[in-house]
Amino acid sequence: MKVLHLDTNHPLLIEQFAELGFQNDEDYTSSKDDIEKKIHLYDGVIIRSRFTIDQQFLDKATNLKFIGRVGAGLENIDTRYAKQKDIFLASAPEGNRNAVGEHTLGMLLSLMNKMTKANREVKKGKWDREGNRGVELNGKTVGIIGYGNMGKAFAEKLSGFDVDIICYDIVGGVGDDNARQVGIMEFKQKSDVVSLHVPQTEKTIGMVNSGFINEFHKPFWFLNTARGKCVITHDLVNGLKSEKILGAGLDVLEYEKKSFENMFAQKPKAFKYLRKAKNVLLTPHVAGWTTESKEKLAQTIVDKIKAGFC
Ligand SMILES: NC(=O)c1ccc[n+]([C@@H]2O[C@H](COP(=O)([O-])OP(=O)(O)OC[C@H]3O[C@@H](n4cnc5c(N)ncnc54)[C@H](O)[C@@H]3O)[C@@H](O)[C@H]2O)c1
Ligand SMILES: O=C(O)[C@H](O)COP(=O)(O)O
Repeated sequence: MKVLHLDTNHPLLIEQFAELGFQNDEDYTSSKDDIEKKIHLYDGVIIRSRFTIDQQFLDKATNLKFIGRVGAGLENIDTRYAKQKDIFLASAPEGNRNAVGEHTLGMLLSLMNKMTKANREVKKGKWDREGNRGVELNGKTVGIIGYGNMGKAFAEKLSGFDVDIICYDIVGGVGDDNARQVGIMEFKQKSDVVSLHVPQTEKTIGMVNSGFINEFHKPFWFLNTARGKCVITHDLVNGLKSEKILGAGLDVLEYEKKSFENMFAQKPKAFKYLRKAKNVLLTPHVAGWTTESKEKLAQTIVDKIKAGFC
């Protein structure tokens, strides 16, 4: 049995696959075309979010029996077509849910307490206590959109705070002891904080737009650790300018990696605003990217493939 690794992961993944009797091949640089030329030789493929597994790829993967997605999001995989072809698919939200929960909470507390702004000022020699007066999370209503693995992980981290947690999800009956599921009207009426945890789908692309933002009854703090394309950056910036959005913590952006570098170089207006705004906190898609999650993600994939496939 041969498995092709298309992204680097914790070494335990390759070690444990070898112990299971797999031949491990690694290819982190070839083009998609070149990978497609040789994928018929493999029984399994291991990817992260970089590589796209679409219909064309799956048609060429004539011997493929499993896909290991070392991460949570399945946006880069045609899951329906893989299922049709009876290919076993393992993903690993269990591996990075805690990291995402902690990162999201960290961003929120940091924004509410103006920590990055204050840090920048103090290091420049400015001592401004009044300009850095914070706002407490205590007593606020935190709204979570998409109450799956990541949304629940964030709610768990919040459970020690005296906050009301509500969630909105397209699927009914997802509420639990930590968060009460509400309809979108109540969600927009009550939320002081809005945290996005939906996958990127046809329905969620651009879901955070001007109409959506303006329908909230109160100004709110906004967090996105889901996918950048779920937010229209230009509309988010308008929300920040009008102070409908009090601050934004963004781990994901509409443009990432190569296109992010282009955007950075060209400095389009909306992104320029995000870079300068003192109430905007940006991280480079690392919410689920911790030392611990690297290991847990790899272990989860080995365990699932062992249980479901070997
Ligand atoms: N920044 C990071 O490092 C990082 C890490 C892990 C996951 N993610 C992102 O988070 C996403 C969610 O991960 P998850 O494991 O929680 O997924 P999940 O499938 O467990 O949960 C997603 C939830 O969103 C709901 N949903 C889908 N469409 C919706 C819509 N239009 N409106 C409201 N709710 C909707 C689903 O019903 C589900 O309950 C991933 O797809 C990925 O994009 C990012
Ligand atoms: O979906 C995920 O698990 C995260 O977005 C991380 O994905 P990546 O590390 O594969 O880019």
